[in-house]
Amino acid sequence: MKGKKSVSPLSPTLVKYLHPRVEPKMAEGMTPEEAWRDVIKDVAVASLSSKPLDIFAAAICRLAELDDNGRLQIIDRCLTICPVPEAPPTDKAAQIEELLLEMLVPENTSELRGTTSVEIDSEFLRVMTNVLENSHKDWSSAREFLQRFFNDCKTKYIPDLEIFYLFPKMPEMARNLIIEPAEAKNLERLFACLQEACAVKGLRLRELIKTKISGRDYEWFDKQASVIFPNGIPSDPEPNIDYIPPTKIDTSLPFTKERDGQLMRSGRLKTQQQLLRPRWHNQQHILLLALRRHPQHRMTRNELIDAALQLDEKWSRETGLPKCFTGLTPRNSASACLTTNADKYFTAIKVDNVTTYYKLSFKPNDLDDAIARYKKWVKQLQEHDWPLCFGRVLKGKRGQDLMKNQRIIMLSVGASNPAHLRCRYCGPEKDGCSKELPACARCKAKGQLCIYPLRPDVHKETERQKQKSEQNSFLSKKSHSDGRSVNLRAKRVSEEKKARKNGNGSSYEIELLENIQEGMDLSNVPKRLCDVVDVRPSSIPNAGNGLFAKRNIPMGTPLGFYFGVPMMEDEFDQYKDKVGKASHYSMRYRHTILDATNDVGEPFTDPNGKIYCPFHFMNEDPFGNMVFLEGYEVNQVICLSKRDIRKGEELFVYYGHEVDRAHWGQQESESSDRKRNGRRSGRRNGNNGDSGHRERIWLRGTKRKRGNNGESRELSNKSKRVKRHRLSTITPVSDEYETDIEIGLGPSRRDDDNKMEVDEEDEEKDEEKVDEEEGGERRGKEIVNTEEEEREDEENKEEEEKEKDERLNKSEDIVNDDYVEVKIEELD
Ligand SMILES: C[S@@+](CC[C@H](N)C(=O)[O-])C[C@H]1O[C@@H](n2cnc3c(N)ncnc32)[C@H](O)[C@@H]1O
Repeated sequence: MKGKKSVSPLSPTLVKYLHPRVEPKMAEGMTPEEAWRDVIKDVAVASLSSKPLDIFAAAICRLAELDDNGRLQIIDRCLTICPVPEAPPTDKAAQIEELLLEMLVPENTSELRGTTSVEIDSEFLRVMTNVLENSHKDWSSAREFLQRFFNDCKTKYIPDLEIFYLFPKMPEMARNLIIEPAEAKNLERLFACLQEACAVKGLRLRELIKTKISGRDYEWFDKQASVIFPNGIPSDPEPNIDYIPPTKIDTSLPFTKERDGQLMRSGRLKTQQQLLRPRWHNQQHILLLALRRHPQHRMTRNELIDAALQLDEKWSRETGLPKCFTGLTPRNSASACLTTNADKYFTAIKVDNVTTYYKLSFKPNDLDDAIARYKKWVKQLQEHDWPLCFGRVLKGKRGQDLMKNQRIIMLSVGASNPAHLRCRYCGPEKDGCSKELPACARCKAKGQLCIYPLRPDVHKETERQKQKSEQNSFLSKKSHSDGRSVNLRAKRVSEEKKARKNGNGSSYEIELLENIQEGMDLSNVPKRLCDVVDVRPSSIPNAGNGLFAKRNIPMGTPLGFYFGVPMMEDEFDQYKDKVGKASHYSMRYRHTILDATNDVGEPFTDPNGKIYCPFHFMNEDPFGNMVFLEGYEVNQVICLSKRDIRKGEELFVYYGHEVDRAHWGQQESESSDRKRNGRRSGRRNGNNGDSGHRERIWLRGTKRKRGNNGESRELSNKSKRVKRHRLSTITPVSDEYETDIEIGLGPSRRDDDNKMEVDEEDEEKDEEKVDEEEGGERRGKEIVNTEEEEREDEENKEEEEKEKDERLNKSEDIVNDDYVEVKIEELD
C-alpha cells in the first residue's frame, strides 16, 4: 500500500547530498533507484550496526518496507543534524542513532527499549471508526474496554510512517484491565467484525496490528487473550481482491445512496457485509420508515407489511446489505413485529368498524404537535402529580382519614417497570413498614401513603375490571328482565371509550385525587416549572448554563419532560444534525431523535415563549441526582429526581454512553473553532461525513439487561463502588428493553459542593421546612399516638436521622473518592 506512493520532488539539500554518492554506485551497475536506496541503507548500517542484532535487523527490515518518500524523509532529517550522516562527528553520532531508532524501531528508543509494544497502522483506526459508526451494534462494553486499555498506554505517533506505537504501562494495566465475560464476548465479536471489514478493503487485521510482547509480560497477555478469544485468535478472512475503494469512506451508508438516487461505489457492494449496517437497519425501523413514507402515515396491515418488505428488498438489492425480513416467511416476521409493537410507534385504528389501519403514534417533524403533547403532559403533571409529590399530609382528622383509607395514589407518569420504583417515604436505609396495602417495590412498605408511579393502565385495569364485573352483574340481572342488555352493555363500553379518547377517561383518577387532596396541605405545592427550577451558570467551569433546584425536591418526583420534536434518525442526520447546536440538545429515543432546537439550532430559551424546556440545560454527571425515564407514551421522556434534592443544588443527569464529550469544558470559542475545523474526534457517519449522533443524549436504559427479574439489588458500600464504576463505563447489550432508575446510590461530589453554595439563611429555612415536612409526614403516619409519645418518637427519629446522615456521609466519602478516579479516567 505504502510502496505505491510516487516520490515528491527532492529538496536541493537532498540532491546535493545524493548526487555524489549515487554516481559511484551506478558505475557499479545499479539503477539510479537502487543506488540511492543503497545510500540510505549505508547510513542506517553505519549508525546502527553496533546495536544488538534484533534491533539492527528490525531497523533494516523497516527500511525495506518503507516507500521512497519515507526513506528520503529519514535522510532529510539526518541532514538537519549533520551533513555527512553516514560518518557523523562523535558529538552528533548519538543524535543520528537516536533519530534512526525513533524512525525505524521506535519501540527501541532509549526510554522504552525492551518493553512490550503494540504497533497500529493508522489504516486500522479508519477501519475501526467505520465499524463503530456503521455497525448495527453499539459496541458499548467493547469501547469501554478499549478505552481502558488505551488509558494505560503511552502512545507515540510516527507521522512519516503513519504508525501509532502503544507502550502499555504494565503495572497499571495488570491492575486495571480486568475483562468481564460480557465485555470479552463483545470484544471477540468486534474483532471478528474488524477482520471482515479489513478483508473488504483488501487488508489483513494482523498486518495492521503487530504486537511485540516482552518475556516478562507474556504470561499476562496470554491470559488476557485466552479470555477474549477462548478458541484462539481466528485467522483473517481472505482479503477481497475485487475491492473498489470508496472515494470517501463515509459514502458507504445505504441511505445516503438512496437519498442521492445514485449507485454507490463501495467495497461492500462486492461482498455481503453481514455485520456492518446502520444502527437503524432492523425490522421495526423498516416498518416504521415504510409507514413514515406514506403521505397520510396510515396504512392497512397488509399494505404496511408489503411496503416494508419492498423497502427491505430494495435496500438489500442496491446496497448489498442483508435483508431484515429473512427466512421462509418474511411476511410472518413483519406481521409479528407489528403485533408486538415493542417500541409503541404504531397505533392500530379501526375505520368504519371494519378495517384495521396502522398509523404512526406521533406526527413526525411537527413542532405544533410536539408542543401540544408536551403541554398536555406538563399540565397533567402539575395538576395531578405535583400535589401528590410536594403536598403534605395534614395533621388533624382529615389527614387521619386519609391515612386510614390507606389508598394507593399513582402518578400519571412513570416507568413501565414498577419494580424499579420506590415508595416516596421509603428511605434507602429502611427495611420495611408494617401496614397492609402492597406498596413500594423496595421496602415492600404496606399501607403507607405511597406514591406509586405505575403505568396508568396497569392500575386502571384493576379498577376497570371491578367496574366491569359490577356492570356485568348488573347487566346479567337486567338481561333476565330486559332483552336489550347486550345493546346497553355495548353502549356503555363505547361511551367509556369515547370519554377516554377525549381525555375524560380518568374520572376515577380525578375522584381519587380529590379525596386525597382533602387530607393534604397543598399550600406549598409549586404551580409552574419556574417555581421548581431555574437556569443559571453551571457550577462546572466552562459548561455554560446549568439547571438548579429552587426548592427542596423529594425523591421520585417527576419534574417535567425533555421537550423535542420527534424525527426519524436519518431525517435528523440529513436536515438538522449540523445546524447550530442541534446535536448538543437532541435526545435519542428508541428509533426517533427528539430535536430540541429551533430552525437555527438554538434551544428555546424564552421562558415566556411558545416552548421553553428548562431541562435542556441540565448538565451531565454520571452519578447525577436526576434520571431520564422513558414514559408510557411514545417519545415521552420524564425528568425524575433520583433522590431528595435540596434547594440550590444543581441538577445533573447521565446522558448515556454514546455521547461524544471530547470538546466539553473548553472555552466556547475554542470548541467552536474545533468544530469549524472539523476536528471533532473524527466523528463520521455515512450520511454527511460529520454526524453529531454521538453528541446526542441517549435515553438511558433503552437497551439494557438487568438480572433478578429486573429488581435492583441492595448493595453494600463496597459493591456500590464497583457498581458505580461499572454504571459509568459498562452498559451491557441485550435484546431486552427496560427502563432503569438508579435510585439510592447516593449523591455525587458536586452535590456536596453545591450544598456549600446555599447561603446560610436559606439553609436554615430549608432545614426548618424539611423538619416541618418530615414532621408532617411522620405525624401523618403515626397519627394514633398521644402527643407525648409523638414528641418522644420525634426525638428518637431525629437521633436516628442524625446517625443515618453520619453513616451516609461516611459512605459518600468513599464513593466520592472513587468517583474522582472514574472521572479522571474518563477525561483522560
Ligand atoms: C444539553 S446541553 C446542557 C446545557 C448547556 N450547559 C448549556 O449551557 O446550554 C449539553 C452541553 O452542555 C455541556 N455539558 C454538559 N455537561 C457537562 C459537563 N459535565 N462538563 C462540561 N460540559 C458539560 C456540553 O457542552 C454539552 O454539549
